[in-house]
Amino acid sequence: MKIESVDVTVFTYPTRRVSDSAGHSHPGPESLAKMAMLTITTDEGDCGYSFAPPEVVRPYVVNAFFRKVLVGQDPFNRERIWQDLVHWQRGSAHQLTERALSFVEQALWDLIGRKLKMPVYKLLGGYRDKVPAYGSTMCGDELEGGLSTPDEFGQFAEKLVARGYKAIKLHTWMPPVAFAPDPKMDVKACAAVREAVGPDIDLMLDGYHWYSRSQALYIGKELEKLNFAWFEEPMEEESMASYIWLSENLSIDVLGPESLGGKHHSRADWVKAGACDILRAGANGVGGISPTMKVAALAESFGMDCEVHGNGAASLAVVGAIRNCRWYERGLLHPFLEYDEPAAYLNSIVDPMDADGFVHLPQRPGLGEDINFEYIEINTVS
Ligand SMILES: O=C(O)[C@H](O)[C@@H](O)[C@@H](O)C(=O)NO
Ligand SMILES: [Mg+2]
Repeated sequence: MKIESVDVTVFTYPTRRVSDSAGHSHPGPESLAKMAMLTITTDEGDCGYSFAPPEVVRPYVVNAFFRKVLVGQDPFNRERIWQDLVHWQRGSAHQLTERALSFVEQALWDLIGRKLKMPVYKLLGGYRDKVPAYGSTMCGDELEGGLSTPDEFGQFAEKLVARGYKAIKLHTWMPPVAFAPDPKMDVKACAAVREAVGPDIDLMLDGYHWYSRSQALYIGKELEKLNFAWFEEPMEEESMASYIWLSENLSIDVLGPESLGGKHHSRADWVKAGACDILRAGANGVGGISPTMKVAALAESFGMDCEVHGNGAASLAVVGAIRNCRWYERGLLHPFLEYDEPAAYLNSIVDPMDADGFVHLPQRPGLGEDINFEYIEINTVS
């Protein structure tokens, strides 16, 4: 079997998620957005799919890298294809991004799973068929009744617990919010949530990513008093020395790196240097499902957890495949948005959660996305 083509279909769909000037998503008026569906097809007619922002898998990336490396290859030679693409990254002038690499690798995994009529999480290891989820909030905002005050975070947290979540992660306020960044406001939101949900719900903070060491230390010490489970990305992750210092000065678990490049290589350095207590990796951030599994194995070798970054089919497949990840990150959530409502191009969401806070792994072959191909065809724009 050989890969015959790699194609991208761009289509429109309605959304009520808007991005702010820092790239963080918030609720907003309904608008028409564009999504790309990446399709890998073999000479036997098998297909694998993934969804990506159109600019990430734009024609230049598909022609200069994806087609050049994949066409003519056996799709089961996934690791060899991935390694070949990684070698192209160095000379790509940063045009072949980790996210682009991730999306084509996810489509390969989807193709393999569909061919074998197996869910990808079982091909990866099949550790469990359901995983506990934490509710991961959107970043704070200035929307009345949204996430604009500590009390509104507390009220939303109560609703999340009533929905079944046994853990909640706050993303607090960041610029362009007028008063952000504000360590004291972050702590007030965390205190309001702890007050609202009581002592038995795990709580985590993922706040402004560029605090100073002293600001991060202040917040971390306050989180210890509130018995938070982990403290995430409070400083620039390019400064591993800052995280070594913070981890040495806090008892709360420091988790990372999330947004740092370097795949499993940089994460090995963080472990060796003692820069974190819990490792982090997500398919989109480290170039795919396979490198995320490599980070999870690295963490396990050092007796550490690897908390997988982000929601979606690829993250869920990894969380279902491994033991050393406590939670599936379900989000991002907001009082004004209904997370359980599928996007127009999907018939159902990939991560339904029961009343006890468990997400059940999809049993459909491949990554498990329930794709509405008819909707995509009708709304295709290129
Ligand atoms: O920083 C962001 O863009 C968001 O916070 C996003 O990465 C979110 O998924 C996150 O940080 N999760 O941990
Ligand atoms: Mg994060």
